[in-house]
Amino acid sequence: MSINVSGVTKRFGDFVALDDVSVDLPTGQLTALLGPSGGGKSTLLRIIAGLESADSGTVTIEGTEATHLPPQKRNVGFVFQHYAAFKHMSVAKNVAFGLEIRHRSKEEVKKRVGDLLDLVHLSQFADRLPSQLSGGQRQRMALARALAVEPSVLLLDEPFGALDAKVRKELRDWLRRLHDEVHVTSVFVTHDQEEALEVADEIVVINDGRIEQIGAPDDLYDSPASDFVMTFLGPTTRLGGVLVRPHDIDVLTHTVPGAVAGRIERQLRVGFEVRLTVATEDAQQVEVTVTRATQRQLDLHEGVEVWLTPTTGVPRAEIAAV
Ligand SMILES: Nc1ncnc2c1ncn2[C@@H]1O[C@H](COP(=O)(O)OP(=O)(O)OP(=O)(O)O)[C@@H](O)[C@H]1O
Repeated sequence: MSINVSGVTKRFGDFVALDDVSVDLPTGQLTALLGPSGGGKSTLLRIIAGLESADSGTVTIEGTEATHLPPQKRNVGFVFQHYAAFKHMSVAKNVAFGLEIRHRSKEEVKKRVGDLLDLVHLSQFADRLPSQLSGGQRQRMALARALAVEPSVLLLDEPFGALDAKVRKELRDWLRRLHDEVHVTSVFVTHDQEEALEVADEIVVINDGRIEQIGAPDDLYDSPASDFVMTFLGPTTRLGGVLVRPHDIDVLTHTVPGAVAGRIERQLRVGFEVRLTVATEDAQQVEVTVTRATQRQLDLHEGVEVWLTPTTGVPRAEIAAV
């Protein structure tokens, strides 16, 4: 195990930010810490980094007991949402910084910086100042700088959080590819479930200072351990007594045993899908997502009577009676 966190508790005054958290992160893996705002993701990352100390519990990095080691002795690289670059230094100098303060030879620094700038596709910007880069390019520079000193662990706190949706998406793909190339054990914090599902090998879902579930993206999506995980990983809707995903509902134009009858109240086309709001006989509004092909085939539109059943074998959670 590259990173082992065992029984970590962290309080800020009376507030418990992390409550007896234990997690093992294998070497070479890209792990997402995912959860809602205030759940404790950054606190856990900062404890792994040594930027915050735990009240109890231990952190081991690559077999070394690191609980009381300062950040600079942990051999970790960081990338934050707002990257503090040296403004007066070129991109190449920024990347070289960590190597130069470690007194590496000029040739070694030159070669390594060249390789890293190639890796993050910034070679043509080596002589620019950070202010002359776009937000996405600046985060790539931050990654190159963090990787320069060959950390055993790379920690990223919402690295793409400040960027617009399109650039975020590009950088996600890029981070995944970069990780496939360099295989450094990486942990990144995100509150964006799509980002976690798309990029991570494994996701740790954190809420209210506790781990809700740990698993591969598909496992979490297909077999959520709780209503919380199910709801957090994607939209859900209430159909009869169960919680299901809107695209996991079969829409029929005739009744079958167990189906819930309703009438389409509203339909909204969003790109390739059609979102239906169905008012059911038990006075619920059920959100259903169908493809345009299904909509056309069944001639679904406002006012049409339909019958709904959860698709066989899809994740669902029973809703407790109140
Ligand atoms: N230095 C601090 N002093 C007091 N409370 C803190 C401190 N740092 C964090 N907290 C509290 O601990 C809780 C967890 O914070 P943390 O930053 O870990 O959450 P998060 O899951 O990363 O959320 P976000 O996505 O909003 O960054 C929050 O309620 C926060 O207000």
